[in-house]
Amino acid sequence: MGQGCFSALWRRSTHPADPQPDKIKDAKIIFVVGGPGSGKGTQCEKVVAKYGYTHLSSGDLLRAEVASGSERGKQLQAIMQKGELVPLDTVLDMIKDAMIAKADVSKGFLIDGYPREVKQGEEFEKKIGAPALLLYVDAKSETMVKRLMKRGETSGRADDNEETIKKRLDLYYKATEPVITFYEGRGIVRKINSELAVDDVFAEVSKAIDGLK
Ligand SMILES: Nc1ccn([C@@H]2O[C@H](COP(=O)(O)OP(=O)(O)OP(=O)(O)O)[C@@H](O)[C@H]2O)c(=O)n1
Ligand SMILES: Nc1nc2c(ncn2[C@@H]2O[C@H](COP(=O)(O)OP(=O)(O)O)[C@@H](O)[C@H]2O)c(=O)[nH]1
Ligand SMILES: [Mg+2]
Repeated sequence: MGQGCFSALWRRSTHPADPQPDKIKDAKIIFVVGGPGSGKGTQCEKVVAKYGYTHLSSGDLLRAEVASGSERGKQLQAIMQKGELVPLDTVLDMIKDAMIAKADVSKGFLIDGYPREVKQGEEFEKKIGAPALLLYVDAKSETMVKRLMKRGETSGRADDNEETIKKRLDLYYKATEPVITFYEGRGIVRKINSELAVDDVFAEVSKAIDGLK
């Protein structure tokens, strides 16, 4: 028995009132991976409207914690403002709690902006389950920078500025692209050309999701 199984049993026996992760064991999971500003959030919204999936953006979950003004939120804000990755367990616990909360009503989950590094994917699979599909939302770095600078005019996001964008891109190429290679080995990656108009990108996304059944 692996350590993950043991800790699940341990949780069950010591915290009987906890919501159980069993509820999400058989859920359909889609990882949505791509650089900052590639259009992940835009496409996820359209998937929610068409397919009734639940959209969980790891960045949005973290920003909600920051907005709450909690002590933990303040620590997260400092990390995110620098374009660095927050500790793995923090993000994973947030995603897991959000999945459990929606398990009864969800047709499936879009996990947007996660995993950011191979280790995050491995831990997700240990604690939650395996993805059925990885949507790789691909745009050129010039395109991403342009979109983020534009988004920064209205987003109010502390990390949508030139200096942090550069750091986020560097980290994406260094830490996140290997995630795509990792899952390519399993044959679940669908590469989506996100240089097109939003609806044309969505046509590609739809094809990938329709191919799941
Ligand atoms: N799994 C994750 C997701 C997000 N973050 C932190 O949250 C910030 C913002 O995340 P996100 O909204 O996903 O940002 P990007 O993908 O860079 O941008 P976008 O909203 O454009 O997708 C990241 O830079 C990082 O500091 C993290 O550490 N780990
Ligand atoms: N032209 C064009 N712009 C897009 C497309 N997708 C997203 N955008 C814009 O690019 C910016 C970043 O998109 P967002 O969905 O927030 O990307 P994310 O960072 O990957 O979640 C937003 O301002 C979008 O309006 C697309 O397919 N084409
Ligand atoms: Mg986003």
